[in-house]
Amino acid sequence: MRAAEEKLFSTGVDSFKLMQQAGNAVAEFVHANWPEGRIQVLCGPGGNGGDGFVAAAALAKLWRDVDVYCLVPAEKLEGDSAKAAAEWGDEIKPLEAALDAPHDIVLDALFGGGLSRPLEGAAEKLAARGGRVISIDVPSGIHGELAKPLGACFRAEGTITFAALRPAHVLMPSAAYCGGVFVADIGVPVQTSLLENSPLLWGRRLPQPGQGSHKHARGHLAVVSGNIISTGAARLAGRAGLRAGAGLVTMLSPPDAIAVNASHLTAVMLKEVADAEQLRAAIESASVVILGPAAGINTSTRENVECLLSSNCRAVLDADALTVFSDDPGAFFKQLRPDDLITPHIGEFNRLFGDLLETEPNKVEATRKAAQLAGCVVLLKGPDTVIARPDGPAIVNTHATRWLATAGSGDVLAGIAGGLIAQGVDTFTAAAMASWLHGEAGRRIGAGLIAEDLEAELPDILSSLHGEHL
Ligand SMILES: NC(=O)C1=CN([C@@H]2O[C@H](COP(=O)(O)OP(=O)(O)OC[C@H]3O[C@@H](n4cnc5c(N)ncnc54)[C@H](OP(=O)(O)O)[C@@H]3O)[C@@H](O)[C@H]2O)[C@@H](O)CC1
Ligand SMILES: Nc1ncnc2c1ncn2[C@@H]1O[C@H](COP(=O)(O)OP(=O)(O)O)[C@@H](O)[C@H]1O
Ligand SMILES: [K+]
Repeated sequence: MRAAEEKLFSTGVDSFKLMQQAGNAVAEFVHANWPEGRIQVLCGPGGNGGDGFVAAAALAKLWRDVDVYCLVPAEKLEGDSAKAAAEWGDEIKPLEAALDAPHDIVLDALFGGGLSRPLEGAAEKLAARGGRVISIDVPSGIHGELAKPLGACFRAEGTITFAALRPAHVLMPSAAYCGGVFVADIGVPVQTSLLENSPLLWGRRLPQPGQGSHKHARGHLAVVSGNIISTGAARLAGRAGLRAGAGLVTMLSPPDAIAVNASHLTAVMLKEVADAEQLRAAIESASVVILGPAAGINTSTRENVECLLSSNCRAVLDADALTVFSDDPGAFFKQLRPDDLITPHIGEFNRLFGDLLETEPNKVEATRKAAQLAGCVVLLKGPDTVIARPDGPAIVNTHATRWLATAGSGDVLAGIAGGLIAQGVDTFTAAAMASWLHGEAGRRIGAGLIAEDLEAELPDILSSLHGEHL
């Protein structure tokens, strides 16, 4: 957002006008969603405070009961913020006075994108006070780019930001402090490459069979099974792939696990595959292959991945298929193609990409960089799942639940993604669809969730999405 603003200012756009638009949008947001109560507006020394003064003036015009406090004396304010304080034109009390003053709602306009150090003094005490807070841009105390609090931090019921979402609004831990986030258009022509996952992004592209369709027209997904004692993960993925709509799913099983798989599979077909050579022949009729869940960290998994990446099938690689390349990620990256998907959790991510999560400012940037390095779509799992394409666009999925933190849940996610890719959905979109569907399934189940439960939620979820978009 900063870059877009700077570009705009250099072409002569009036920055005070932008602040007025921002402050007025804040007043509308507050009045519409918190229509009653006495409002304490806490202003900082910079642009965030400026938005606060404009909002206070606009709220007063709406007959709202408003008290304004500022971290610095009004005469110390400069530039647009000084003009905004003049627009308020009424009493500005010192920030400390807010601590004991009667109020119902707090409008937090202390710091936004310019926070440079932890809150201290009255600001720190106000952050710790709690209560009903609405924040402008980000809750004060959150570092916008690092997407985390620097120390004490306001916890908002709602946050209004401008032009586009930023990582702090969707990544953990900062997202948990933002409450509901509203993005106001203030005329800054932002071409954002960060989106929050929602069916609004892809609902109309969710695949469904036409009236005259048949199973072969709905895509063929293959899943590679682990050995005799590690077959469950691949079955979770395979069944989820069928639920997601793939017309055919074939389990490719090592000889020692054939009997186990055969005794557990019904609609999913089964084929014996002893080595990479046989894998090549077995995946000829498939359009996408899932490889990695409980595959084993051994040379045979590595050979299978290399075989898959030299075939015409798209690859969804998870778990062991990633870990087998820990000693030489570069060799792996050379083989990956833009339409392949890798789905690491943080541990697997670190094994492939080293300290990117520490060196990049936040998880979105780290995942973007990873996608660029790997040359494929990367889905980094967690409470906030980030999906990035090698050319930059990123989607963050916050639609999930902590009950998904259970063994095998990631295998189901890979299965849903594979099932969607098999039906012709592009990999990046399929990854976004899959993480939302997976999150929704988890939310519907909640406490007591085990990975086996997830796929059974999909028919209802998919039906309601199709119903909405028919
Ligand atoms: N640009 C535009 O036109 C638009 C911008 N918009 C709005 O402007 C906001 C960005 O404004 P901004 O850049 O002035 O930063 P902001 O967060 O207000 O504060 C920086 C000031 O705080 C100070 N400071 C920092 N940390 C501190 C601490 N812990 N304790 C004490 N002081 C501390 C810091 O001092 P310094 O670090 O320099 O010592 C500096 O003086 C943005 O979030 C949005 O709300 C909208 O109106 C849309 C149009
Ligand atoms: N606290 C959490 N909140 C929301 N989703 C979570 C949380 N913890 C894990 N998940 C999700 O659960 C899945 C776990 O996947 P993974 O770690 O690969 O498990 P497994 O390897 O056992 O299948 C991922 O999709 C992840 O995003
Ligand atoms: K703020």
